[in-house]
Amino acid sequence: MLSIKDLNVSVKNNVILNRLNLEVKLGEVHAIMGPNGSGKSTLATTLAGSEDYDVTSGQVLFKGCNLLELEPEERAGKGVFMAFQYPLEIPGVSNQFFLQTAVNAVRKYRKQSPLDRFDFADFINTKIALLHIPADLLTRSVNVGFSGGEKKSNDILQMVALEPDLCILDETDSGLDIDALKMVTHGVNTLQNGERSFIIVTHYQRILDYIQPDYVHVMNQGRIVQSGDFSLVKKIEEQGYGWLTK
Ligand SMILES: Nc1ncnc2c1ncn2[C@@H]1O[C@H](COP(=O)(O)OP(=O)(O)OP(=O)(O)O)[C@@H](O)[C@H]1O
Repeated sequence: MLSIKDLNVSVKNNVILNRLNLEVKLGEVHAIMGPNGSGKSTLATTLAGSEDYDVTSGQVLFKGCNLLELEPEERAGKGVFMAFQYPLEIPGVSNQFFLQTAVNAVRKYRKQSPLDRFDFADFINTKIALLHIPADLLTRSVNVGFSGGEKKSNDILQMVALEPDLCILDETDSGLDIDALKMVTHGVNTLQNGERSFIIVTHYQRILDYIQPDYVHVMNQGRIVQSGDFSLVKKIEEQGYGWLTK
């Protein structure tokens, strides 16, 4: 599904990702941990197609395609989704309109007919009910005035509505109370059907208590320095990163 080989990424000539390698197969959940500044968000946003980062060398194949050649919207159309560490506010654009536009853009890539206003309302209301999200978030401008937890919930609503093949969550669990965390993880788990894959960037074990990772990776200085199973999370919680970053 996703194959990253020797990926080098720079910002303003500073090397951030340094020969990073990662293989994610269909249906797998990969957790990515690592100290602050190790490059986790850079990896996530590079996969999503941010123009802030220069890919200087390496290869990223997604479902057999060269992902690096695609524009961000083409990546989304192909099934890549990223939930942001800091979800953006879009004043003046209603959340429902934004979601409908996003869903119909992806449906177009999938050669499905667009949902009209009424069909979309039915569709999104089933997702809202599934996630137990307050319906009034739909009528407000995208993320404007939303609490931190509501912004993250809104990202998960987008993800559940778009039904992507590769879901990348960049510290979606940060700043969530326990009920919001359960909502987020419930949203992720409703999408788990063996047909899509997940990359979960996190600092904490608690999200991984609800979403069982198949693999846990630790990044340091722009590359993966250790991979393992859930026991690696426990070791990090107990011992920190010092033993991996010396
Ligand atoms: N747009 C940018 N301009 C300049 N430097 C950047 C930019 N984006 C990332 N960096 C630098 O790249 C390094 C990695 O940042 P990144 O946000 O990927 O780390 P992270 O592992 O996600 O950190 P954290 O756990 O604190 O969120 C940092 O030193 C950061 O300052």
